[in-house]
Amino acid sequence: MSKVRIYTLAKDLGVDNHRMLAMLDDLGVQYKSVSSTLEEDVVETIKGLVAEEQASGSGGGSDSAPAEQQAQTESAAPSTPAPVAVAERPAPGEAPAAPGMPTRAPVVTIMGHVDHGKTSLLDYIRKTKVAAKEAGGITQHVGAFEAKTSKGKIVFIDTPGHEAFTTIRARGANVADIAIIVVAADDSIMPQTREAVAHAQAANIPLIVAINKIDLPQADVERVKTDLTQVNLVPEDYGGDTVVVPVSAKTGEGVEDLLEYISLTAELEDLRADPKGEFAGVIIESKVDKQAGVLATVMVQEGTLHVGDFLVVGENYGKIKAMSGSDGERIKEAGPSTPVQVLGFSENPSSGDKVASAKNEHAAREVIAARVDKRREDEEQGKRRKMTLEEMMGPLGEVRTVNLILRADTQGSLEALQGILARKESDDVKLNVMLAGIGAPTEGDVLLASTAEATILCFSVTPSGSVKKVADQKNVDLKSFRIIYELIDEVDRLIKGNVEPVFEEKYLGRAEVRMVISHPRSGNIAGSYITDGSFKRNAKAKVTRGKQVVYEGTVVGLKRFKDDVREVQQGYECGINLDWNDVAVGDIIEASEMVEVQQ
Ligand SMILES: Nc1nc2c(ncn2[C@@H]2O[C@H](COP(=O)(O)OP(=O)(O)OP(=O)(O)O)[C@@H](O)[C@H]2O)c(=O)[nH]1
Repeated sequence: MSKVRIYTLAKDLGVDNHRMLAMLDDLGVQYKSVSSTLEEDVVETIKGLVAEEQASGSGGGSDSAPAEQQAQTESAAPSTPAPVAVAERPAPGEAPAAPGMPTRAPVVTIMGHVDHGKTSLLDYIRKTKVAAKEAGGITQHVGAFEAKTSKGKIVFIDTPGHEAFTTIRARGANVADIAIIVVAADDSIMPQTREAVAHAQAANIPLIVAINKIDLPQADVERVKTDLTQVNLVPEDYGGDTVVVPVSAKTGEGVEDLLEYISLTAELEDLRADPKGEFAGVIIESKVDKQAGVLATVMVQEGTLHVGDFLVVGENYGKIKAMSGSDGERIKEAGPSTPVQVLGFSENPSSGDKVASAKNEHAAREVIAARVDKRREDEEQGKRRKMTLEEMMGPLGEVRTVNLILRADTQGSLEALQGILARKESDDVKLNVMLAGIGAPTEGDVLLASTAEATILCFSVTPSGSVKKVADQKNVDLKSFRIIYELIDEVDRLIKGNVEPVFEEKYLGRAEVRMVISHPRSGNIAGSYITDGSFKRNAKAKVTRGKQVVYEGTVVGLKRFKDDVREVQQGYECGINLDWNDVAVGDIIEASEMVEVQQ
């Protein structure tokens, strides 16, 4: 008998996957995930245990989540009273699921390198898994669609790519539960594959790798699996815990397996939401239709949405005049994990905006008034308040993580940088390189940095003007370096506590102007005698005439006889060239420099 996968055994025995994993834990069997394989003797032991349980009539039977999920999502949402107030709830996944709450369908996003087949895969699933529309229904792009599989409903976000995904996250909403990373079997890991993996990891959601285009003669699935280890994704058959599914978006091969793995992952994630709870949702996308007005796609995350409900988004509200499912059919209500197109907003909301509901117009206006007050108060406080040390450094005694995104011109420089950074970690500070990519930083990097409070450090690559602008708008630190040690100094500063370096002025020396020499190119040079300390080129200079300071500037040049020098000590004569032409005999020049204060 060959080895058996855990979920296959669970299915054959009619046992829930969670229950199966608990049994394996009790037996002390090691496994990576529900798709790990089991030895024959373990399979026999489990079969014996299940038979005993069934004979004694104790639990362990199937309480199949997908069936429950199907029931919950396919039947019309339960009739609930209209939501009574607005409360900003944590997004699903942020709060622990209450036991007994119904399961909900997973929301999946597809990311990967350009042309690796994200859109084709979505198209294939849409074509084969979206139930035929009723007469009159119009299929249209609304930003998400529901696929019906033998394991229950799966919701796909229809706009592929990590930028779309992180744009939503950057607004504080988590909408996807699982990420599919598409890698073309003929191309393997590419720059945007790395980015996509970094984005999924930053969101802390499980990812499944779909190796696409396996129908091509040049497809090399094994090479992709080996290359995945470069991004720290070790496939299960290489001893890791990354689920990898070979597929073809062209022939459909493997797509059924992919859907099955999505359902399995969802089951293990134990995704739950209360259709009777307070409504919470997120805007997936919105557009203005010339005739209908604003059409917004809302993903219901908690509670149930009804036609006639008042919705509040940011500082705007609207009343739902009509609602349709992702297949274009008119619906009256929608429960958790349902994407719905809503007509009734007066302003165009943005992707990622959180949506709440209110029982009537008056309540909606009150909520908005409270939000406006809160925003003003925050703005005021932001102006007044200075960060405490604890806010900058994190609670004392805890390991602090410094999130970094590295961008460099070559793989060699990236590796050199990572090597140096690895040696900088200490017991108190962990350096987390979320993404190390070749080439200039992208807007996607800035979004990722803004959601993860990361600093983007560039070595020998220059960000474009538009990327710099987005970084400014989002308050993301984006710094470029040409000298590796300057970049390392910046990392040292971040390790010390994310504080900007503090400089203080240090006195260097004093000189007396004894003659003024006119120079054809440099202008008037102060022939001086250093009475105290020393003078350095590029030092700050303060010129005093009598009791009055007549000029403050820089020592742009220093000469001893005809030679340019860097420094002149006390007791010597020299020519001091200032960035000022009006120096006079008798003036006293004081030199100083800015030095970084060690904090
Ligand atoms: N042979 C083969 N071709 C595929 C497969 N999947 C996608 N393609 C082709 O690969 C090309 C790119 O596919 P897309 O689906 O547009 O790729 P994408 O990742 O969505 O690309 P962007 O949207 O540009 O990022 C198209 O010409 C597809 O027809 C596949 O499984 N097999």
